Amino acid sequence: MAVSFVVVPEWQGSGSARAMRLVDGALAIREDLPPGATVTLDVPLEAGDREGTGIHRFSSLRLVRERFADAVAHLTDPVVLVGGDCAAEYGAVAHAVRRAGSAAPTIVWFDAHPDANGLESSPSGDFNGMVLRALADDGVIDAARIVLAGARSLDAAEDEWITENHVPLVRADRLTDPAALVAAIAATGATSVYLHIDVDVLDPAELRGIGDPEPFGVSAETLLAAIRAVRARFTLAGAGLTQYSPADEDSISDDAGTLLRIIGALACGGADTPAA
Ligand SMILES: NC(=[NH2+])NCCC[C@H](N)C(=O)O
Repeated sequence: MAVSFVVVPEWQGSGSARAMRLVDGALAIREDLPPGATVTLDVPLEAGDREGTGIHRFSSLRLVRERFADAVAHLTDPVVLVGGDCAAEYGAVAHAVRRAGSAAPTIVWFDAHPDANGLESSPSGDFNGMVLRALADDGVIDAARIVLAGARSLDAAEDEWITENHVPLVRADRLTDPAALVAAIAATGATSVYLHIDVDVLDPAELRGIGDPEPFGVSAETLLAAIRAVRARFTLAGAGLTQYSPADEDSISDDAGTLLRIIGALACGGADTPAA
């Protein structure tokens, strides 16, 4: 099955000191994508303001969401978002859900963080720590169709929300057994998946350009095997690769192979590919 890549060099969802590097990260990944299947969104560079929402830089996030919806409206293949920050997933997941119609996909969130803070509980006010919760609270997705994979940095309110909503969490050490993840997804009753990959699901030793590194993450091999196992079993509704934040050109060349393999695992093969 073919996919369309949409590059969204957004940083405004992140309050990290290295947030602007997310723009460089998205543009670096774009270098390896097929130009004919890739669209790059025009993202404002300025921070923007809260527009009374309490969310930092919300005006820019809103603008990107609107532009994203316009850019993907005519696309028929599943969209692979290349971020930018995790906040860009709001538009990408919304599009995948709309495209899937009545067969709602399960959202598989490969990320060191669950991004499940509400506005009141967010320690940062940055939307990249709220995006998954916002999708559920806004009714775009059902919390019963979320599986967290590799999360290991949870705020207290996120922990509560996960428990209250019975959101399954497959921890990093369990991801070495892809069958455990496949079983957790199958238990949600879905036949298709949206795969969100924040590069910080990886162990910091695996990639140089991780902006919010968290120890005890998964190896690249484990992540690739998990993605392939999920792709082999479920149809791809859409995917996102986010938060790549390279410090310099050297780290981009060191990281390129790993990123390309992740892109390949997301985009190629899978349950939806007819056997040759
Ligand atoms: N996708 C990320 N890098 N998220 C970081 C989130 C950090 C923290 N939990 C917050 O809500 O602000």
